[in-house]
Amino acid sequence: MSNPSPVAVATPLQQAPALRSITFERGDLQLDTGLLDYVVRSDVHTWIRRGGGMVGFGEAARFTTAGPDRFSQAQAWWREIVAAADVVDPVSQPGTGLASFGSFAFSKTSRHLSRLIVPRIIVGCVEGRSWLTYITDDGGAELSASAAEAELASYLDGVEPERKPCPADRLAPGILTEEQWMTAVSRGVAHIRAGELTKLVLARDVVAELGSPISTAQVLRELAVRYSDCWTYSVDGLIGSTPEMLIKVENQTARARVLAGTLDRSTAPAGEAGYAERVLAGSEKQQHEHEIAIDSLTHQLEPFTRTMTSHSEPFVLELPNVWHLASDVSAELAVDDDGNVPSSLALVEALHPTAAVCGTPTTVAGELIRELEHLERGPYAGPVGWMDAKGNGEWGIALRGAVVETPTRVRMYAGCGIVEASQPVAELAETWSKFRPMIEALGLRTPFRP
Ligand SMILES: C=C(O[C@H]1C=CC=C(C(=O)O)[C@@H]1O)C(=O)O
Repeated sequence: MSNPSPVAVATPLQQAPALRSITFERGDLQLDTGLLDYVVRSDVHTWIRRGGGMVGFGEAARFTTAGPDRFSQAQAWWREIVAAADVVDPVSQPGTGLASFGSFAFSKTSRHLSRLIVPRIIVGCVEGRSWLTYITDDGGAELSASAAEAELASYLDGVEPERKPCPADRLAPGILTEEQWMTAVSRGVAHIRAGELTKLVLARDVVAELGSPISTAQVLRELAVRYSDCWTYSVDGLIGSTPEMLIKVENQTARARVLAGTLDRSTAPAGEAGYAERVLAGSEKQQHEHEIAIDSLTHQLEPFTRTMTSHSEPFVLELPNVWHLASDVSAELAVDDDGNVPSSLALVEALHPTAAVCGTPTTVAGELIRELEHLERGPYAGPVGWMDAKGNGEWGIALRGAVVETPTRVRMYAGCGIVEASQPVAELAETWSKFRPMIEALGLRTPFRP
């Protein structure tokens, strides 16, 4: 498996190979396991929610880049790939035909390589109906259902063994100690009080040092089962299960799920009805944090839309580890003079970074993140997802995840929206609640927090 953090240098546009692809309808998948039956190896690419989504194997083409133009360069490359491709897609629905998985660095100054990867095989599934896409750069390859099934079978051979927790497994501090990170939060609050910005998202890392090699596939399956309402992603060693949808484009409709405002479930009193409503939805501080995030998304999306709707009040989203204040946004995209709507990646470029992962105003928050975090976020909090040849796609924000740096070293990331009323100790505890999905999926225990 290649790791996602090689040193990045902005690359000239890499040559787009001429690809051929064919897509076949397939039978219904197992209702209870869905695509999880295909998550059997570490180098699998995934985008899974409630058993559906897409799983990719192998690599037919790859584009990597870094810097402020990473999104537009990736779009230009994808356009070339699509223009040169010979695509047979009788199924013709979002995700079928030629498609790529992608992950982008959070920051325009990051050395981390953003990437689009076109797999050789994609198994997709929406509402139980599945398809198989076979992609090749071999002009002479036989593009038949049996050749596609044989190619898929070759990837399903040699299932990765499961890993058991071992005594040597441990959690090590990241770049900053807890105390240093809380000092950074206090400094952030001081900048907010001074009126330089209204919201700042500060993140930190912790490292899982494993006594035996990770089974990435096992971790992904655990995340996908436990966090079935989230989107479980895996792209080149970036793994996790995000509850936040930056943008989903399906033909002319765009949707987003904006989150901001968090309440830990592990410290909630047992059986108190209405606790999350009272403590989370009833909190002025959390509502303020959420309002900033939803305003930033709708403001950036609005120029691309004909109509847009969102809840007038956020709802409480319940996940196994936390409750969030959440707002779903739905928009009809504006059609240009040629009859086209913007691609999902064009919208990603316009929307990223939202106030849910950066702050408001964006530029001030971005500078403070660099100054206070001391963290190379890499792909954490960047867009992760997939896109098809028509520009449909789903791009989540890479949260509640980790980078597999080596088979025994996994770096996890978590951040918090800081507003004027934020308290460093509470924010630190919140980061632990956000690390928990990964920590538990790795078979480790979250350190005790008061
Ligand atoms: C930055 C993260 O979460 C964001 C998304 C939802 C709620 C958030 C919050 O309440 O602070 C954060 O804005 C993270 O999980 O690392």
